[in-house]
Amino acid sequence: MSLSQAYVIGVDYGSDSVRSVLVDAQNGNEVASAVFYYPRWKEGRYCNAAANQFRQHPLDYIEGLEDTIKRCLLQAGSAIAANVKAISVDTTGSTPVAVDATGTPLAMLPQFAENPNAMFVLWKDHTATGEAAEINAHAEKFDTNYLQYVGGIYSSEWFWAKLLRILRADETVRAAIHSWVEHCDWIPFLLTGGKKATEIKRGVCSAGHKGLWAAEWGGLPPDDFFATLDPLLKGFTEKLYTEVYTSDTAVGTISAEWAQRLGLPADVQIGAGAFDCHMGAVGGQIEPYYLSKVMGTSTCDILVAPEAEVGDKLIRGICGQVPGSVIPGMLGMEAGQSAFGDAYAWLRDVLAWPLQHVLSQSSIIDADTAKKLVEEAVDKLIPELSKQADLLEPEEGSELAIDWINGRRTPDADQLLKGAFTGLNMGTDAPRMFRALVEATCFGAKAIVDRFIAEGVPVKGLIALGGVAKKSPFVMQMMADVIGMPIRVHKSEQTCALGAAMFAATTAGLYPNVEAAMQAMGQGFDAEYTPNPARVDVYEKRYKKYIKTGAFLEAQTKKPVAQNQLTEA
Ligand SMILES: Nc1ncnc2c1ncn2[C@@H]1O[C@H](COP(=O)(O)OP(=O)(O)O)[C@@H](O)[C@H]1O
Ligand SMILES: O=C(CO)[C@@H](O)[C@@H](O)COP(=O)(O)O
Repeated sequence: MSLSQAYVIGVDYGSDSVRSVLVDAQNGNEVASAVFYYPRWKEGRYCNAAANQFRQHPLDYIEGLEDTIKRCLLQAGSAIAANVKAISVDTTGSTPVAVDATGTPLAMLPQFAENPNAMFVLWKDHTATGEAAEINAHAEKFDTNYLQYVGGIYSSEWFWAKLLRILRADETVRAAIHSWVEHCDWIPFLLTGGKKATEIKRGVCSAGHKGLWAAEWGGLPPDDFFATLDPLLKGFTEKLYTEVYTSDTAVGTISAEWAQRLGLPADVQIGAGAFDCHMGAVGGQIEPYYLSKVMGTSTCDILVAPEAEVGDKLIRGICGQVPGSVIPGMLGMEAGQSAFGDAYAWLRDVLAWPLQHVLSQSSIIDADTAKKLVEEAVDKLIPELSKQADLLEPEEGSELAIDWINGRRTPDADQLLKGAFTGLNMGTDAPRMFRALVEATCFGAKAIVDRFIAEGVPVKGLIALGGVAKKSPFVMQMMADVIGMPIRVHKSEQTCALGAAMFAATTAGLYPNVEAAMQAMGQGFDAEYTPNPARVDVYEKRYKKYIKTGAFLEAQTKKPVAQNQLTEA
C-alpha cells in the first residue's frame, strides 16, 4: 500500500478523558486531534474514593470515541477522511468489564444501567485487595509458578482479582456475566461490529501483563487453578481465550455501522488493542534498555530488551515481562506507580477544601462568582505550589513523604500500603509539603530503576512522556536529580495516541513492522533534563531515609500493632 495520501487514527483512553489523533502515515505529522472528558466520570458517578471504588460507564467511552473521531475528521476535511486506512486503540488497564453472550457490557442493558458492578472496573479501583491476597497465597500451592511472569505478586489492580471481587459482590452480575473483557480488547471488538463474546480477540499485552496468559502453559492457567481458588471461577477460562494478538495485527475491518457513524471508508482496518503506556512507549520512540515513563495520573514505566538477552531471567516485583507486549520480537517489561500526578492532585484537593466549603458561604460575593473564583484558584494551585517549592533547596532533615497515597504498584505490588508525611514542624507550609510529595514520587521512581538494575536489567537512560512530563519542569528536574540520570522528554503532546497511530499504520500494511513506523513517524524530543551534581549527595541521603521510612510503614501494615503496644511506644 502506498504511503502517500495515507492517514491513520490513534485513540488513547486515559483515566479522565479519551483523545484521538489523525496523523499522516508518511511522517507522523498530526493533522487533527480532539479530546473528550468522560461526562459521567467527571461528575464522580459510580465511584466511592473512600472505598477505593472507581467505575466507568461504557457510554462515556462510546460517546468519546464517536465525538473525538468525528471532530478529527471534521478538522481534516473529507478528502483526508476518505484516505483513513486504520485505527488502533490503547486504554488504561487492567480495566475489565462483565459482558453478556453478545459481548455487550452489562451496564449497556437497561436493568444494569446504573449498577457500578456492571461497568468497567478502572485500573485504580482497589476493591479487590482481599482477592489479590488470596490469589498470591493460592499460587504457592502449585508446582508451576503461575505468577512468575508478573513479577511474582498478583495485584488488586488486575483482571482475575477484579473478576472474583465482582462475582462475589453481585449476584445479579454473576447470573448475567458471560465473559470478562479488558477495555483495550472491547473497543476493537465494538468497532469491528463483533456479536459474540467468544470471538473477542485479546491483545497479548493485557493478557500477559494482567491476565496470567503465558505461552509456556499454552494460554491461561488451567481451570483447576481458578476453580480451587473459588468455585465461582469454575469454567471461566473456557469463556475467555487461548489465542492472543500483538498490536501490529488487525483484529478485523470496521463494521458498516461504525464506518457510517464515523464517516470513514468501509475498509478501515482495526488493530489489536493494548495498554496506554505500551503504545505510548512506541509513540515515544523507545529504545532497548531505556525506561519509557508515561507520567500522568499514575506512572507506567516500560522497558524493552531483546528476548534472547534476557533469556530465562525472571524480574521480581514488576508488572510483568511479556514477549511482544510492546514491540513484537522484544520482551516488554512494565512497572509503575499507582499515584504520581494523582498524589499532587490529592494535596491540591486537600488545600482546596476550605475554598470550596467556605467561599461558597460568603456574604461578600455571590455564589456564581464564588464558584468561578474557587475554580480559578484550584486550577492555579499545582503550578503555584511548583513555583514556590522550586525555590526550596533540598535539606537532609526537611519534611519527607512516602508516595503510596494509592498503594504501591511496584516494586512489589501492595495496594494496601498508604502514604505518609514525616518531619513536620511549625515551619511546614503548603509548598514544603508539596515539595516533599513530589520528591517522594521521584524516590518511588528511583526505587523502580534500582529494582531493574538489581535484577540484572540495565537502565541506560529515561524517556518521559505524558501530562506531567510536558507540564512540569520542576518535577522533571527533580526526577533527573534524584535518579541521577538524564531524562529526555518526547516532543509529541499525545504520545500514547501517536503510538496507537504507529500501530495502526503497521496494521494497515503501510510499514513492514512497528520499528519502521516508529522511525518514520516519530516526532523526536524537545527537552532534556540533566542531573544537578550539587544535589546528588543530599538526595542520596534522603533516599536512604525514604527507603527506611517506607520499610517501617510496610512492617506496620503487615503486622498490625496492638493498641496497648502503640501507646507504650
Ligand atoms: N503543572 C503540573 N505539575 C505537575 N502535575 C500536574 C500539573 N498539571 C497537572 N498535573 C497532574 O497531571 C495528571 C494528569 O496527567 P495526564 O497525562 O494529563 O492525564 P492521564 O494520566 O489521565 O493520561 C494529574 O494527576 C495532575 O495532578
Ligand atoms: O497501569 C496501566 C497500564 O498497565 C495504566 O493504564 C494506568 O496506570 C493508567 O494510566 P494513566 O495514569 O491514566 O495514564
